[in-house]
Amino acid sequence: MGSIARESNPPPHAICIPFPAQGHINPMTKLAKFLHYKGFHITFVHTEFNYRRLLKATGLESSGPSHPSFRFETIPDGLPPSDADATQDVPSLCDSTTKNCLAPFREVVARLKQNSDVPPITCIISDGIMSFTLEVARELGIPDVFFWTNGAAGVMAYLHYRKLVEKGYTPLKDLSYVTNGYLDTVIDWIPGMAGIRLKDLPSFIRTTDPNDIMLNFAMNQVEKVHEASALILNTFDALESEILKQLSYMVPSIYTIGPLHLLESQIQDNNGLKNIKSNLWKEEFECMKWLDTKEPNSVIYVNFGSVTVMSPEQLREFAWGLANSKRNFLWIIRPDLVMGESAVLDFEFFDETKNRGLLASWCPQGDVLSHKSIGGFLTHCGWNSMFESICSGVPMICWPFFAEQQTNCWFCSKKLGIGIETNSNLEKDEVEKLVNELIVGEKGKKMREKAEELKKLAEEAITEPSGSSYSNLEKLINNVLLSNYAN
Ligand SMILES: O=c1ccn([C@@H]2O[C@H](COP(=O)(O)OP(=O)(O)O[C@H]3O[C@H](CO)[C@@H](O)[C@H](O)[C@H]3O)[C@@H](O)[C@H]2O)c(=O)[nH]1
Repeated sequence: MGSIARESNPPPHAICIPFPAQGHINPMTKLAKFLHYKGFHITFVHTEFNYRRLLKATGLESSGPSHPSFRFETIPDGLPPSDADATQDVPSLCDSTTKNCLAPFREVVARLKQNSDVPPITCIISDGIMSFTLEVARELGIPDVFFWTNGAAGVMAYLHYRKLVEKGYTPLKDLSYVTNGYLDTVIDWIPGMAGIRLKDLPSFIRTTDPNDIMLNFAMNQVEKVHEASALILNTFDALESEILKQLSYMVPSIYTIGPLHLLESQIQDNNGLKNIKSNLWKEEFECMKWLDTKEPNSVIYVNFGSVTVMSPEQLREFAWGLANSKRNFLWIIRPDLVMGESAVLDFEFFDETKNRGLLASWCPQGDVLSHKSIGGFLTHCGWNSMFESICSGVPMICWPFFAEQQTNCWFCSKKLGIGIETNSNLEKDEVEKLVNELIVGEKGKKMREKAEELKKLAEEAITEPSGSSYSNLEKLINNVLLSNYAN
């Protein structure tokens, strides 16, 4: 795999701007690194809050990551200043980025235009929920490509939010509708998603407030995709073929380019990007050595991503479910995972699980999931986690928290058959049963075989030159990102 040959200098210049949260920054960074590898000059725009955390997590506080053709810029997120080392409140962030980020983004672009040290800007790659960038792209007369960091199922579901409102499914009449069986209603008119129930749709429909920030934010942002030059998804054709086919009737210019994390690993070492990282917490690598000591497929990996929070009671149910399962487990407990207090577990729990349980606060998840000792993943169903698991051939216990994680859970359990659906109030006996079913049960074995097949398809998708994602990336670069380059 090599750089696209260019006849002229200077190189094309892409501005990449993710939504300021871990699950968005990760895939955008991987894409940016790949484009850099292909010869692009990259300006990567973080919020000030996240950039500070990134430098702290990577130990680069004093120097910053430096690469002459992969540079960082920062903008304020519009929220009150904070030194917290924690995920920001999602509704506040969505509201604030929409209202406050256009002006500072425009200033960054104006500065870049005046800087003779950087090449002229060729294109913008913006998170799909940072659609204010469209205005700047129009002013510059360049393409603005949206990267939605959900799977196709999630995007398809959001694209039907307005219809759900118009048909009166949401807002709910009152909160009893969350528990009275109403959410079991099957919605039979979302293309490619036969059998989906209201409870499988992104969780923001579970509101009684017509002005709910997240309901309106999701509904309004997703429709902006029709104004973008193209839509990028971190998935691959064979995984979501039915939904992607239907999606292509609604959004004509879609480029499926995943799995980006596998593509990133193909980039040769010598392009000097080793300091360009995306983790907002410090990774703890010790767990890899611990995994080396465990039998193949014997460990359940438990991680709830970067946004999920739970009550101390829920934490204890998971803890005792894992302890009572008698299986090996690696459990990542983020410092801000538990609501209102730091995580507290009983002495008896540690006593019961010593030698077979390891706790850490953040790990190199890609490496963990591809370790041969991992037999299953108890996940909150964030798209990155789920996709990384699929691509590593690891079956899942699905405990969705919010957003389109409910849809991902449905897709994984009902469509792919490699996940076990659970309810939100999981108790310890159920956790124990599910862990055993997944790690040593017949069901787990069958799901692992299916997941292995998907892993192979994922690898094929990024194989040069004919893999679907690989060739889509080439097309994306040539037909869209460079469409303004020669002018
Ligand atoms: O110890 C850890 C935990 C997580 N990760 C990485 O962090 C990312 C987490 O992303 P994801 O699994 O998608 O979860 P969230 O952080 O919850 O992601 C948000 O963004 C996703 C992409 O839009 C959505 O699918 C989710 O619903 C939304 O909550 C993944 O790349 C993980 O590999 C690590 O590297 N180490």
